[in-house]
Amino acid sequence: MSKDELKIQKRKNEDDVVVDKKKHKKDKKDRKSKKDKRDKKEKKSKKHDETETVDEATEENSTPVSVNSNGSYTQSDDLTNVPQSEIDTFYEENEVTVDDNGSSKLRPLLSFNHVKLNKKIQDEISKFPKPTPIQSVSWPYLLTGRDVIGVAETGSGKTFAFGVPAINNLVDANGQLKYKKGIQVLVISPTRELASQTFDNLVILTDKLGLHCCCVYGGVPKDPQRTQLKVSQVVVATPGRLLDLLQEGSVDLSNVNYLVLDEADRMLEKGFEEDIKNIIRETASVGRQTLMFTATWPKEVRELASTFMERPVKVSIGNRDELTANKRITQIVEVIDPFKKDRKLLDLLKKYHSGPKKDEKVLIFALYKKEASRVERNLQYNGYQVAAIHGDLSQQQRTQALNEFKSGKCNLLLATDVAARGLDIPNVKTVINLTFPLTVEDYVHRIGRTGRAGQTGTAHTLFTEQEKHLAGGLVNILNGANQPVPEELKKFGTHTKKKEHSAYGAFFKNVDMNAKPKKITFD
Ligand SMILES: Nc1ncnc2c1ncn2[C@@H]1O[C@H](COP(=O)(O)OP(=O)(O)OP(=O)(O)O)[C@@H](O)[C@H]1O
Repeated sequence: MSKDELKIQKRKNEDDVVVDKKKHKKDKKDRKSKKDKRDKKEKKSKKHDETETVDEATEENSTPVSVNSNGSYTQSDDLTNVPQSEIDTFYEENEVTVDDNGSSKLRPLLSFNHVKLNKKIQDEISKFPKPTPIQSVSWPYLLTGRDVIGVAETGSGKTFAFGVPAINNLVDANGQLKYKKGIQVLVISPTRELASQTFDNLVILTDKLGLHCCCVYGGVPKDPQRTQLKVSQVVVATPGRLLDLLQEGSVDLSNVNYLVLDEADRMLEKGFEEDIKNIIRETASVGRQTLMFTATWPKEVRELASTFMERPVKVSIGNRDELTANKRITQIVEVIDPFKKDRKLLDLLKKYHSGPKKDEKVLIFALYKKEASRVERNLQYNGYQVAAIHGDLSQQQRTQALNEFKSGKCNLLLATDVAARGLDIPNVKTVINLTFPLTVEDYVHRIGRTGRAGQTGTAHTLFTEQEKHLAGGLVNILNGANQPVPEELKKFGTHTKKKEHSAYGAFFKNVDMNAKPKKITFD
């Protein structure tokens, strides 16, 4: 693009921003009036029910009562008796930050005995030695009924962090369903595979309590899903199929009062944003508890997130304001000529997937499905048995590939970013990034398929000049995890390029939405 063309393109984008500014203002106004209405309604309903009054307790040891109809949390005596020094050590060791929006600070649970959950849930979860830090810190808030943003590294137990309170809140002290009507918990996931995995985790808990959980995603017949939706209290769904079923009137979300956006930053990106708004509109607007969980929480999505939440508590484990990777993963980055990648991949497989390591699980990421298909053929030609997951395959093929990789029937998986987030595959020893992803956030999620639940792992990344605009971000991640930074990578410059906006591309800039639009003249 010539300099002049670039200027015109920039102006065009600024024009778009101006137009969008007006839309944004209108949206903001609509949201505000909706929020005011909601507040009024809420105040009214709170007057009617004294038990739902917020107790603005401010002391760390105080016992708050419920914030909305979901909550019923009382701090146990055991937890009250823990010396403050132990709590402080826990916060420090796990780099915990709690931004509680000016309300009560609740103590983290240092053991499963520090909280009284439904007995059957407690028994199930006690198979683990103790809560992970994100579970320790977020559960008291979630059991109280608060909106929570939970940000913690990949593989740190976020599914049960939002899942255990979700199911526990559904039943009373005797294990009886509190509210009889319809779907009350909705978890939205970006991919079919992740939705299915989350379902597998939650259904263990709902089965124990005699409740129903179902999973709704595309690429498979709708009829069984329609039937399941009629009897389920808990639903895990991908946005596309859920909207489809909403539009045809097969699902009623008006009783949903516990809503989770898993991989929340992904769900709030352009592309998903409209779907998410349309889904949330259908859920209970009064007293709904809204949760956002993720390992990466870029600034770009935070404002939008706040429009769906009421005074959320933000819980971060590790320094999550900066983009950081799981520190138990050894990260190796090699800068290479793009034409040498195929040869290099075969060398890497010799290193990580042959001899004594031939049964170790290796996950290879390509960027596009065409690339994935080509590399799959190339690996097969070279004698490797490889499973593949990408958008060109049928859902049945995708599910089969993932199952074979999980079970160890096939220990080599080639995937696009459809497998980058959330998938919890046991014992993945190595992640190879054959082509670098589009964002550094995706890099953190991809490599997070190894080193899960306290284990270690290796991520080997091939980086080419084509991705040099992401070099600065990658250097920061490597430095943040005390990993070596290759000299060739530094040569690309360490300045961090702003994340590209999905609509305005590299020309995106944060604009003051209240400033008057400038008149743009072309010379
Ligand atoms: N308290 C616990 N102690 C030990 N392991 C746990 C605990 N809770 C959950 N796990 C296990 O940790 C693994 C990772 O959990 P999970 O998939 O929820 O991670 P995540 O934080 O959601 O990761 P990602 O960011 O990649 O989505 C799972 O195998 C899960 O069973």
